[in-house]
Amino acid sequence: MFTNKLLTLVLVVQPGRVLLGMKKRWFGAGKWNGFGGKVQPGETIEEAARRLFLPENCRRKVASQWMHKIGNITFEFIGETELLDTHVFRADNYNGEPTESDEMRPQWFDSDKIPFGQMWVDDILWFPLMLQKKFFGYFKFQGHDLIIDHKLEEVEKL
Ligand SMILES: CNc1cc(N2CCOCC2)nc(N)n1
Repeated sequence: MFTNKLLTLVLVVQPGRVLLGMKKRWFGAGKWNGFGGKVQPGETIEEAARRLFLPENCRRKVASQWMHKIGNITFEFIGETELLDTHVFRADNYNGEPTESDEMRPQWFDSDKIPFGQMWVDDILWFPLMLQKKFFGYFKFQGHDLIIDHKLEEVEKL
């Protein structure tokens, strides 16, 4: 009874700082988040993560192992039959200058000043795991601001 929508989320975590983007429209607008979106038919999850994070002009310059998978979070919203199957990557070697798009306004944040008050309420729960290991998460939302159930576990292998 549930359908699965494949999504990507890329975070750049460097010593002392994390790159986030302010989502300017559509789902999650007004929140800081990693960079990502929908996986298109015919592309792998990794290809989608690269396409959605790297601008066209620097995609070919960047080797594929440049980002690595660190998490998989499934989001369920009560009353909706589509699960958001979100694949989370870290791209720590990113050394570009992030540019604003019509989707996202990028900004670097000190690791100890992540704006969790302006992010999805699940982020404060899994961000700490992201810094250490790999993780599986499941969050059941009532609306967009209330988590009524969740599971979160660190794993050695995804
Ligand atoms: C519901 N809580 C969410 C959703 C989300 N998304 C970004 C990727 O695409 C699917 C939605 N990202 C975070 N951090 N938390």
